[in-house]
Amino acid sequence: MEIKAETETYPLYLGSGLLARAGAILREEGLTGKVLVVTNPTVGAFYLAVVVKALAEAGFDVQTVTIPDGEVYKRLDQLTKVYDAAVVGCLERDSTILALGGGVIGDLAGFAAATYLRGVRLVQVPTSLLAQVDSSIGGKVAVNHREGKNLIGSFYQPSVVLSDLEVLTTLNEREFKTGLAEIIKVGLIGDCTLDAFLRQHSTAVRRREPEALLEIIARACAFKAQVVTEDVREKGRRAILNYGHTIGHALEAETGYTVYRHGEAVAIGMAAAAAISVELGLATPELSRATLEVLTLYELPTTIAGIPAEQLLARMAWDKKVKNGRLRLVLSPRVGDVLVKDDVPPELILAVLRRMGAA
Ligand SMILES: O=C(O)C(=O)C[C@@H](O)[C@H](O)[C@H](O)COP(=O)(O)O
Ligand SMILES: [Zn+2]
Repeated sequence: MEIKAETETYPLYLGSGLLARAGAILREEGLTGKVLVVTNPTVGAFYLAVVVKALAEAGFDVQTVTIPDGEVYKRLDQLTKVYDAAVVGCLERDSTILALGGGVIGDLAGFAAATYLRGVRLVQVPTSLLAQVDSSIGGKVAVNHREGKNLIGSFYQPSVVLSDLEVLTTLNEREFKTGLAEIIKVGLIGDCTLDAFLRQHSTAVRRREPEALLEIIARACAFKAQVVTEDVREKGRRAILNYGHTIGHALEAETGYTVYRHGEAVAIGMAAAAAISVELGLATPELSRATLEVLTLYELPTTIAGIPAEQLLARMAWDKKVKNGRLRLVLSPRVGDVLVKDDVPPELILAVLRRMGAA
C-alpha cells in the first residue's frame, strides 16, 4: 500500500515475517547508515533482538534506547532520553529513528525524529493493533501535556511503515481490544462494509483468526491512508478520524493517562458522540443502539465511572479542533457518516456525560 503525503509517498508493508526482513526492506527503500531503535521493555523483550539482528545483517549501524511502557510516559522527560541517545550515537541528518512499539513509542519516537537535527528519517514498526491501523499512518507525532493529550507535536511522515501481523499473537487482550476500538471507529465513520464485517464475524475477529484480522486491518489502513492523503494537515476532512476523541482525550487526561487505554476512552467518546447526535436530533436513536451494540460485542466500555462532567468539559477546551474558542465536535447522522458541529450547547454535553455515569 502507498500513502501520499503532500509531495512524498511512503510505503506501508502489511504481512507476516516482516520484522526478520526489516533490514533488507529498509535497504531496498534506500535507507543507509545509523539506526536508533526506540522501544519499551515489554515489546523489546519479544522483538528487539530480531529487529537489531535484521538491521545489523543488512549493514546498518544500530543503537537502541528503551522508554518505560505506558501512555503516562509519552511526555517530554522521556523524549529527552531519545535525544540523549541520538547525541551519544552521533546521529546524522540521514540517520533513522525506528519506532518499535505501539502508539506511545510511535508518537514519541516520531516527534524525536521530527525535531532532532530538525528532522531525521523515521521508520514506524507498529507492534500493537492500534498502532498498525491508526497511529503509524498519517504522520501525527506528539507527546502529551498533563493538561491535554498530544498537545506538543508535529506532522512528520515516516519513510517506511512495517506492520508485521505476527506480532499480534503476543498482544494481551486489553491491548487487542483497544486497537479494535479504532477499527470500529472506521466502520462507524465511513466504511460500512467494515462495520458489517465486524458485526458478522466478531467470533473470528475475537479469536484473532488471521483471515479476519487481515480483512479488518487492511480495510482500516486503506481508509486511513485515503483520508490522510487527501488532507495531511487536518485542514478539513481528516477531522473525521477524531470521532470519539474530544471526549476520549478528555477522559485520558483527566485520569492522568493511567485509567483508560486510548481505544477504551475513544469507545466511550464514540458512545457519547452518538448520544449527543441523537439528543440534537441529527440522528435517530438507532445510531446509539447500533454504536452500543458493536462496542459491546467487543467488550469495550461505554460508560463513565463517576468522573465529574464539568471537569471533562473543561478538558475538552484543549482539543486541537477548537477554533475561535469554540468546541468542534465530530458527530454522526447515521452509521457510516459523520459531520462536524461547533454549536453544541455545553448543557447538552454535560447532560449526556451524566447520563453515561459522569458525576
Ligand atoms: O490521524 C488522525 O488524524 C486521528 O485523529 C487519528 C486518531 O485516532 C489519533 O488518536 C490521533 O493521534 C489523534 O490526534 P489529535 O490531533 O486529536 O491529537
Ligand atoms: Zn485515536
